[in-house]
Amino acid sequence: MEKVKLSAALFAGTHFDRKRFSADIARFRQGPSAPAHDTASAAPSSVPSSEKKRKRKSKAKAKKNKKRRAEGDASASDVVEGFSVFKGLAARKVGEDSEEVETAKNEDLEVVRRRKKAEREIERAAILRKRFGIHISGQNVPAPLENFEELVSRYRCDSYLVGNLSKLGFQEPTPIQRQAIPTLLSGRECFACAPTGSGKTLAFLFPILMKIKPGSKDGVKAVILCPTRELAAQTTRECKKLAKGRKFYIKLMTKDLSKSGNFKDMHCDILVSTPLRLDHAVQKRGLDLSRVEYLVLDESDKLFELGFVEVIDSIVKACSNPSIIRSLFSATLPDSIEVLARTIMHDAVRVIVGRKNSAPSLIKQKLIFAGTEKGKLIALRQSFAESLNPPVLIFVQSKERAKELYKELAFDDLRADVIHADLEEQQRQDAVDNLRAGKTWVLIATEVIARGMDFKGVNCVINYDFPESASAYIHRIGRSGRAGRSGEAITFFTEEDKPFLRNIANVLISSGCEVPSWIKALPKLKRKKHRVDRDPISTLQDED
Ligand SMILES: Nc1ncnc2c1ncn2[C@@H]1O[C@H](COP(=O)(O)OP(=O)(O)OP(=O)(O)O)[C@@H](O)[C@H]1O
Repeated sequence: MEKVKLSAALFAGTHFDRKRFSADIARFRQGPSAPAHDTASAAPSSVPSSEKKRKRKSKAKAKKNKKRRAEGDASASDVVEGFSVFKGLAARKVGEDSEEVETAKNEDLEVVRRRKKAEREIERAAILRKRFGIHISGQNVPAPLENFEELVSRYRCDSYLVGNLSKLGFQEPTPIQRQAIPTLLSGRECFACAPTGSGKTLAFLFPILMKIKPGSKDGVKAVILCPTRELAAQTTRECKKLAKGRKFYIKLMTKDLSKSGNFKDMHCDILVSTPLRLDHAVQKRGLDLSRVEYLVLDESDKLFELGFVEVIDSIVKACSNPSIIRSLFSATLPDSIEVLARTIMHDAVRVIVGRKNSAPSLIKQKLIFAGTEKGKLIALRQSFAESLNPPVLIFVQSKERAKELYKELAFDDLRADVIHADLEEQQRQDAVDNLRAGKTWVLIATEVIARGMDFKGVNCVINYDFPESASAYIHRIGRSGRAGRSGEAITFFTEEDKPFLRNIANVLISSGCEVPSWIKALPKLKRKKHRVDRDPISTLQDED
């Protein structure tokens, strides 16, 4: 019993398999040999003499003691033996335990190692984001790219695609590309807001080219929506350049295609379109968008403006693939539009580069008071006389005013051209191409080319007519100062424009440009849009 208690004490807290060691237990329970009978009680009954009796008695006692000692020794050795059995068991048990402890330790180490690695990656991502002014919100946002090579190592990108980047002279990803590309590649939907000219086009085209299979014959796999035809044409061209080396079917939705295309037989992987043309093709020509895997709304805030929103809604519904990945890109993202857009997005990551709704700091912005409409024309001629650094873009608020100003400048031998919505598609494209080719020095334009158009070399943008909103201002002046180049933006204002100056001045201030203190002191306007009825542009009548 004593020994069982000992074993209990020895193995307290450990499990002892009684079944497995039953033989050992039985042996242990048997204990020492049965106690010897009392030799004294077996003494002969005859009565010896007293001396003899005493001697016999002491001899028996000694014998008894010897026997007792022997019994005691036997019992002690049995305890030792029993103990050694348990010691063996304990040793075996401890051996198993230490193996388990070792395994547990290794597992723990692995967990710790993984946790430390994840922490290092989070830290690295945070450092990169801070360095490049990237702000994100959303759960489990993938780390930004350190370089384009990571597209191969992290995402197994085909080398032809990365090769095309270097052929195009793109050595490093821009901040929006660093964060938006991994986000889309991880299958996440995305709102992206980054300054004009910061490479948003590549940020949405690249994941599409990486993820969809070229040469698909079972329907459109990616749709890119742009607010204007010129931008759709430009995006198609950029997409083709980037896809060089693979047989992707990349199509621009032209007027003819939209009106009379045979979409059942059309091979198309990537379709670039304006909303109305695409919706027409879907509703009237049976274009099937149910297999679209990527839907991009470029210049998304413009696409969500009144007039487009219902068409966008209809296109979003037609792109019915449940695993579609939608993304929204723009240089401006008003909160109201973001709220509206979120209704169609699922678990979207929000990526903002720099300050939301701001202009690139490389553009030198100036506000010039021209007093009246006539004053503007004088100021324009004066600035051309002082220094004309072509190519120059001049924005006006309507096609009528574009025509009027063109008439004025045509006399000035400035190699001027004009672009507005009344021109034929080909005339519009020619106007853009001539500016790019350097054949035109000055292009007078309405809002049709204010968004997204990439004229790398535009040195100066002149807002002849005050822009109708801060967003319009940001997009117009963003035609210069692209891809890291510097640029200049001059904005004329008249008495009528003064109340709205403050909104534009805020953009100048946030880009670090000087603003006179009296403009800063103007009251804030709740109204976001400003459109003035202006006198016609003409000095000719005065001179007659
Ligand atoms: N990684 C890069 N390195 C150098 N240049 C680049 C890179 N990515 C894009 N570019 C170039 O930068 C210019 C501007 O790119 P893009 O037109 O995509 O700008 P954006 O951000 O869409 O501007 P916007 O808001 O006006 O539409 C283009 O000429 C493009 O070729």
